[in-house]
Amino acid sequence: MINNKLMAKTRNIGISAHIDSGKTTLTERILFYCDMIHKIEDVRGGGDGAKMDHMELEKEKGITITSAATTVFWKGISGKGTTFADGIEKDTKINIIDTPGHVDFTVEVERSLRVLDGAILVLCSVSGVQSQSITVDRQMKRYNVPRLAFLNKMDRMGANAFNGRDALIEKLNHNAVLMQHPIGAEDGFCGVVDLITKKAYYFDGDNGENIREEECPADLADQVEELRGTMIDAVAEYDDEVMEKYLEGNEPTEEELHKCIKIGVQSLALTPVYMGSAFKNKGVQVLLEAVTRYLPSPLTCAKPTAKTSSDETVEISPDPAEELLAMAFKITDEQFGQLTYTRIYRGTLNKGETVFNSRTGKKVRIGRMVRMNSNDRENIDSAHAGDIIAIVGIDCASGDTFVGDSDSVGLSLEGIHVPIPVIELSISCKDKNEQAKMSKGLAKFLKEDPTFHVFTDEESGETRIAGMGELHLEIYVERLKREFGAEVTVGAPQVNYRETIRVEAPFDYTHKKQTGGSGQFGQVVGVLKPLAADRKEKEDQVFRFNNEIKGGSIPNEFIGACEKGFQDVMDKGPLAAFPVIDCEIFLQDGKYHDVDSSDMAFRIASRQAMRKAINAAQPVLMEPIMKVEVTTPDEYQGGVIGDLSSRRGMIQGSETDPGGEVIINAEVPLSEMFGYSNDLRSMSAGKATYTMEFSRYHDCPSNIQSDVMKERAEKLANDD
Ligand SMILES: Nc1nc2c(ncn2[C@@H]2O[C@H](COP(=O)(O)OP(=O)(O)OP(=O)(O)O)[C@@H](O)[C@H]2O)c(=O)[nH]1
Repeated sequence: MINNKLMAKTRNIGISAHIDSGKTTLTERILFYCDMIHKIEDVRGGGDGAKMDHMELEKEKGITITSAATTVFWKGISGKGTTFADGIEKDTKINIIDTPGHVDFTVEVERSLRVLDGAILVLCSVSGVQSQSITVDRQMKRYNVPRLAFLNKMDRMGANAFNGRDALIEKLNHNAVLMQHPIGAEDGFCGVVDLITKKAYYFDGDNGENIREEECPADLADQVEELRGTMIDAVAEYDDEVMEKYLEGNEPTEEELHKCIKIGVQSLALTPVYMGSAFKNKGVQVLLEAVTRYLPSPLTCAKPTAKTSSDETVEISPDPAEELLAMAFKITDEQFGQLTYTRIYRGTLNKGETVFNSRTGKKVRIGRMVRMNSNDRENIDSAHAGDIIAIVGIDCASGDTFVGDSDSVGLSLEGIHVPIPVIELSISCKDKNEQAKMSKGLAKFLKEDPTFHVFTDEESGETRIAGMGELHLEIYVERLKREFGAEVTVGAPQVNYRETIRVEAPFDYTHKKQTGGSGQFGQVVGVLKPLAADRKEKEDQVFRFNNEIKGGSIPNEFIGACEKGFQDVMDKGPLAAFPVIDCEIFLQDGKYHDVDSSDMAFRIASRQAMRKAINAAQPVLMEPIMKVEVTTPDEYQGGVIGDLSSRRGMIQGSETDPGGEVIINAEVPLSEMFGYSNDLRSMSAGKATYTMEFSRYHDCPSNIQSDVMKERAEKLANDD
């Protein structure tokens, strides 16, 4: 019972947004108002820098690269207890994950959304919905995360809460409803009127810590009344009783409105919109009240699911008394060993206990557990369902599931959606000593980040790293130098092309060998087809195998070997040895031999059949196409568009935001985007910025295809 009460007072939230919208600043303010820090520092300021950006590199680049979990306790707006009539819980425990905004680190966002029950979508009230807002919104939808919107930077020139709300409606299709009316605008923005209570809130003191509650300013009364009507119209419908009453002419009470909003938010049908200026310390505490009121607790959030080893889906109820089920969602390395951020979904985790890693089956002893406050940590003895904590000094990979009982090994909390890497480069060191340092670093990064890949090129023997973009890899190369002292040399970044087929091709291949001893025999017959669009359910679905063998013409025991054989060839396509994607095999017939058939024989037969079939199925080379959004002052618009076009870019549209900046959207092949940050900087006197993310693979123009094939052939010849 006690635990249930604790759980009802827990909120696991993420703060997601487009780059530079002010997530870190907002998180800092939340820490401050919850007494977790005693001084506010500007994110870009000197001194120690903002607390949430704990890595040196983040401070330097002014962006958040890794997300940090932080626990805060919110005492309510008065700081003493409840201010509102319906009694906000006094100390709500809010676990916050500060998520990174740069698209190259999008897996960090995905991971945090996986373990969160609610989120604050931060938008800049000048720029509104930007490209990354769309991405994080899509991610939130994928994980069914209910959200509140916060229009930050209300103090900036051109800030407009109504435009912000409209952008949420038009661009993100949200049922976005303003919950506040701004008081003053831009420089003069000084507070908000709460549309439920019609009270005005001002944020006094050096850091906005003294909240002054007053009557609504008389000159705003009409607008507030009108906006309040719109709000009630929109929210009343979430509760039948309230709606009925309202239709009969009775205005809902405050309590009833809260109830309706809560239902709307938690059913993902409603996005209440708040506003403020994190930087100028306005509006943050009121947002926290909304978090505690409307976002779900681990008890009321959508039930998480797990997969059993036989691929069945089971629902998890967050009972602290049941067997432990927890997921490691982020790993970092510290001086004293690995720090594993963990969400507990069920059961209770106690210090000194032994649990099991469900993926490896290995025992894991929990020596030390901590609650994180950015970089400070508090030792704790136990944590229960619904909580987010960090375990010190255990060995596991990000995404691993922990279970309490060895019988449950194999159970897995659904994995994280991992986007495919689109860029790679070679990396080398001058001697063995450096090599050892580099390997240590790379092994660490691999554990931390599923979008980071390391592999050895079979032909050249060189080490290559692959990831989500130039900046992504640049950061790791820099970290190798700084954190591991490895002096590495990197090659030019290269595009990760893909190969696919355009038409069907039948196959019929017999592998037969009869040289002394036992022979080898296997025949496979069927057809290779391009994977139909409607079957590419998942973005990473690249190969499907359909066993249509009837009457045992290939015995069941060999089918697995056949599948492996077909799949082997997918790693290297016939054109330029890039992975093949979007193929489907239908294995329809074959022959076997009682004595000479073996797994090996069928695997070889399938490999050969696949090679021939791909060649006959019009293979083509595909290149990654990136979604690019450039924000630039008007005067550079022509230059930027001309340059994007010369990079084979397709301009999809441009618009001017209320701040007077032009936002250009385009799709550009990744191969044309290398070095773009420097080029854009010099083109716009450093004033334009851009974001880029993977959109899709598309056929290369034939001249590019021949260039890539020629390059590959030359490389192979050189390696020989
Ligand atoms: N005028 C104004 N500036 C703000 C406000 N909030 C943040 N900023 C500024 O906007 C810039 C970006 O703020 P951050 O908090 O680093 O933004 P972020 O979203 O965490 O950035 P990334 O982690 O890089 O995505 C900084 O220079 C902040 O000082 C605000 O309310 N008003």
